[in-house]
Amino acid sequence: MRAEALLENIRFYRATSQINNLDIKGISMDSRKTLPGDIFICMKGIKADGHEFVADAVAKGAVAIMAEEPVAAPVPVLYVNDTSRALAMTASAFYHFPTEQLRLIGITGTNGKTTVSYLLDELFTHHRHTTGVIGTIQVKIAGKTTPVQHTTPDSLSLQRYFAQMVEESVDTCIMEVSSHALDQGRVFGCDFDVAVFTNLTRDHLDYHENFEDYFRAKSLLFAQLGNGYNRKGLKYAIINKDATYATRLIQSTSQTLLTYGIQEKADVRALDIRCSESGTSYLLQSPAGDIKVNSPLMGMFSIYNMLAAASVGLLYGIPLTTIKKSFEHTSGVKGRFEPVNEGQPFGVVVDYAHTPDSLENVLNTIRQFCKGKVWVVVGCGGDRDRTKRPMMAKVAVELGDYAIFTTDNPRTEDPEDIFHDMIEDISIGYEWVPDRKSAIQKAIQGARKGDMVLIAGKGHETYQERNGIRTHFDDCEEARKILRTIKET
Ligand SMILES: CC(=O)N[C@H]1[C@@H](OP(=O)(O)OP(=O)(O)OC[C@H]2O[C@@H](n3ccc(=O)[nH]c3=O)[C@H](O)[C@@H]2O)O[C@H](CO)[C@@H](O)[C@@H]1O[C@H](C)C(=O)N[C@@H](C)C(=O)N[C@H](CCC(=O)O)C(=O)O
Ligand SMILES: Nc1ncnc2c1ncn2[C@@H]1O[C@H](COP(=O)(O)OP(=O)(O)OP(=O)(O)O)[C@@H](O)[C@H]1O
Ligand SMILES: N[C@H](CCC[C@H](N)C(=O)O)C(=O)O
Ligand SMILES: [Mg+2]
Repeated sequence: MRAEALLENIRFYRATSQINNLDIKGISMDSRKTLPGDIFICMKGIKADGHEFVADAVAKGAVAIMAEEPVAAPVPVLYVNDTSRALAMTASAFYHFPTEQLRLIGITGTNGKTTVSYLLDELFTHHRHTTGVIGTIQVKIAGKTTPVQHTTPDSLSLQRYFAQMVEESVDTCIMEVSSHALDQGRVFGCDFDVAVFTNLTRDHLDYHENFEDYFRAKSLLFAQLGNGYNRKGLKYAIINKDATYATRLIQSTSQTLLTYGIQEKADVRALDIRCSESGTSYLLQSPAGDIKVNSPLMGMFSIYNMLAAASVGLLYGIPLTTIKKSFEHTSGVKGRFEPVNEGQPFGVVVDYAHTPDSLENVLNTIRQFCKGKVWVVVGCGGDRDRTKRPMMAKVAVELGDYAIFTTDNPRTEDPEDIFHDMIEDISIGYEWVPDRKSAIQKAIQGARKGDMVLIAGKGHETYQERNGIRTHFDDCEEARKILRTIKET
């Protein structure tokens, strides 16, 4: 691609030499992966600074450099004020602005992003759309899946996925937008049509300076929507009115607004709520009319997720009857309140709760119908927010009858240190079984008729990560194996 075309949306830059006829074959943000003909864009990271790898990139064949700090290079250098944003815009141009050809729905918030994405995936599919999904579990393009490392990929990979979606005739892309991604400008080149805010509770205070900064990052998604509309039509902000910070977000949002909620008076609301061990039922009240929903999804938090998905569906004219049908026949999301059943006389549930709020929600849900004891197997991830560790442990001990603390993904931390952070505010009601398999075994072997075992924190994950090495580990698989051995003996 000619350099001018690539730089179409970056109006202000200073080039060290003439670039008009320069042919750029690709974009690289990592000198280790640079190919001949690439433009290398220097990104300032947390561990490293891309500006230090210019020589490496040139040695690999980079024909131009984009930087925000002075660098020495034998090829043209383009100086911009912010390489993250410039990378996002360049990547979008390189792939011919794919999000202009997609209906793009971005979901942000501490909890519920993945769940709402898959509810929307099912809903739009029922309504005969071809969908794409980008998020924590995988990237899914017209039914074909690709594994991922991040909830929201870097801007270069992201634009490539969008381009694949356009190629596969996807019309609706649903994506999770993490606060890291917003803060690092990974989604800057995206033309969102709808932004959804699920909630804001404790997480990621290792990365964000404080809660205010975490909120600021989340609110960028709404700032980026712009106000009014473009050629794709109206832009919408969908906000959970019951969530902390909802009022501030509503006040600072200039797009057309649709709110949902249960406690507060919202546009899309659930009334006459009933939660049982077989799911939830409620009256879905909306500007398009009211309809009764009986869903297999468990707990109040699932109703919030359905309200978010219903709100998006309604914006695009999906009939209430289709929304009802979709929620009533949902297959649920992998690792989210996923039952493991081998005919045992007690319940086993695997859930991705890895924040204090999600653990509290899931345990409150279990408490509502469990007639026996509630066993909780949980740990906290390493190299992540330490402030949530004692909070999660406290929730486990207070809402469970017996907590077995274990290893999650220790990453580069010592599991014993993580455990000590967890038990900071508690002294009884738990046991420490560092090996996750043994912890699951202990809970399952201890459970009696009518009890419930919650295995929390890892949900769909199929690995445990220690010091950069991932080994296979799957909570559902382990629980199933143990249940089968019990059955045979
Ligand atoms: C905190 C964070 O987000 N870090 C991300 C960030 O890493 P970094 O800033 O440390 O990058 P770096 O390693 O310092 O490198 C800086 C630049 O130099 C380049 N470089 C580096 C070395 C070299 O030899 N040559 C070279 O060119 C790198 O390619 C990069 O462009 O940029 C990297 C490249 O894109 C990411 O892989 C990395 O994600 C790390 C692995 C990560 O764990 N991120 C998590 C926390 C995250 O983003 N999570 C959110 C979801 C959380 C949630 O929803 O709960 C997510 O969206 O997944
Ligand atoms: N609306 C909600 N409110 C609070 N907790 C929720 C909600 N939805 C799901 N949860 C809980 O949070 C866990 C994670 O849900 P989900 O994966 O949908 O969230 P996420 O926002 O995508 O998380 P992540 O940031 O890790 O990608 C679930 O397993 C459940 O325990
Ligand atoms: N997206 C989250 C997932 C946490 C899941 C938990 N199992 C852990 O590893 O801490 C993060 O990267 O912080
Ligand atoms: Mg997610």
